[in-house]
Amino acid sequence: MAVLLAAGYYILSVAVFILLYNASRRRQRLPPGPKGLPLIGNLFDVPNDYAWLRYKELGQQYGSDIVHMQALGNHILVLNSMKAAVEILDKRADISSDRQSTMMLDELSGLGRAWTQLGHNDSWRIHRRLFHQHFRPSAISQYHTKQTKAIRRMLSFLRESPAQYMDHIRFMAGSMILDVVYTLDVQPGDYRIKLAEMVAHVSTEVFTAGVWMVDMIPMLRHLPTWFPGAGFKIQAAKWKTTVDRSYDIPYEQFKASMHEGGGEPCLASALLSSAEDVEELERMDKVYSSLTGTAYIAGTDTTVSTLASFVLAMTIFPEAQLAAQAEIDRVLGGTRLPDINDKANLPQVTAILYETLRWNPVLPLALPHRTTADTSYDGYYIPAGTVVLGNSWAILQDETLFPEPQLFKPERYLNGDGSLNSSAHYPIETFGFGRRICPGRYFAQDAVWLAIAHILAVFKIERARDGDGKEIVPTPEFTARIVSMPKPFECKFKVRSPQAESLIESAALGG
Ligand code: HEM
Repeated sequence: MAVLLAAGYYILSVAVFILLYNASRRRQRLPPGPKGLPLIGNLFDVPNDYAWLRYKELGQQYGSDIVHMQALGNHILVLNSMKAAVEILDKRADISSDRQSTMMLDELSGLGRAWTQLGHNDSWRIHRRLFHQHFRPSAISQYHTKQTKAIRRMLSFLRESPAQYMDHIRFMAGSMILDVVYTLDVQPGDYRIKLAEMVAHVSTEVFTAGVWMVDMIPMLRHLPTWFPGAGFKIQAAKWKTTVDRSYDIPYEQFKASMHEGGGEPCLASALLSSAEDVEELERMDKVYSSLTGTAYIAGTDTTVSTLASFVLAMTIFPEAQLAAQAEIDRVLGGTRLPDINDKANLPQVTAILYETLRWNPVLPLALPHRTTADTSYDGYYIPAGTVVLGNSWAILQDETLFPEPQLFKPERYLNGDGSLNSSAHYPIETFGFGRRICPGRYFAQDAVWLAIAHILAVFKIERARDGDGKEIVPTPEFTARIVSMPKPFECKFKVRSPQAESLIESAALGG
């Protein structure tokens, strides 16, 4: 009886605390948003699927470019305009660059090994600084040879089995990063590629489940695995094993090869050889393994999804493809494959890259930031601890910035004479915001540019035909959760000419 009374008293105190807390907050003018229920707030209003669309609608409904919700005492703020994103995430980056830590994501599933999850603290600064040293604009030219090699190998795969184009793009992106990070020359089906794909699957599973009970009541992590309802612990332990293997196996293999006198130039060798002595090496081991493993995890799916959007756009909007191919033929004369030095002479390809980044941002809500101090915007109060979502999708679909935003129009980025229009708004929001903006973006842009230029130089991407021979125009449909990938669609990769055929042949022979 005494236990029951104590429990009742405890629940009552928590309820009173939350009510008082909510009442005190109500006195502050919070940004507009749906009215929540007592105690749980907007728990049932927080959208899971296509959240970026719903948040834009809510903004329109409340006539505001920012939308606020509160779930179980946690504040969530969505920024639907470039103005709000610049104001809060760029100009006030000193207080809006933290991350929200959660039990399932950061601890139980092992995904917290990615330094993307670190709070805005000294450990994050060390990771970011080291990563930047190897991926800043002046450093990435060292990767062009490896990027080009992976892309040229993909051309033969695309010619041999065009219907499996997504597998080839996926293998290209994965093998490119494994080569850049650990100098691994992998073949399709390599278990290290598989491991990384499994980690992408783990992230999807963790996010697709929505809110985990253990994130609301962290004490649940102490439940024994046999306890009813503790099945999440068994699942999380399996995920953690996969995540740990994906970080540890290639990294430990690389370290072993270095001891044996190998260890060719790559990110891992640059990091490991920068340590001054054995002590520093030991101290920095976790940092190096997070930097190498995270490069793989953060860089593969994002590149794959961007290229899938490019293929989808080429299938739906053939004019953009024709214009770029005319330019490529004029510059290369059909006698060689493109390389990164052709960039300045191929503005149409660059415009297709920009429009791809804009048309379907891979992470439509970037990654959540978190505020570390109270602030305000347009007279609205934003408390410390608010999770801030920059709605990249809403910004890049803003018709005042990009007329007819749902159409794929590379000419937005071009002048009348075909040169790049430097005053057009570059879709930087695809790479996120403020201090947390993607540090792999220069590398990623060159990889995607090279892939687009190569594919368009030798292939025509055509629409598939139905049983009556009529062209099938795919509907642009994208997956609904954190990484927005085009849903499977049909298209055809046709080699453009006999010259293109021999360019693919000679690329396969390393030419
Ligand atoms: C087209 C490809 C890519 C896109 C669209 C993309 C997009 C993003 C976005 C939206 C964020 C979150 C930014 C924020 O929190 O505001 C991010 C973070 C990050 N990206 Fe990328 N990314 C791409 C490729 C890459 C590549 C190739 C790498 C590594 C080589 C990489 C490494 C990272 C890392 C380490 C972070 C975390 C930064 C931090 O938390 O400080 N990304 N990326």
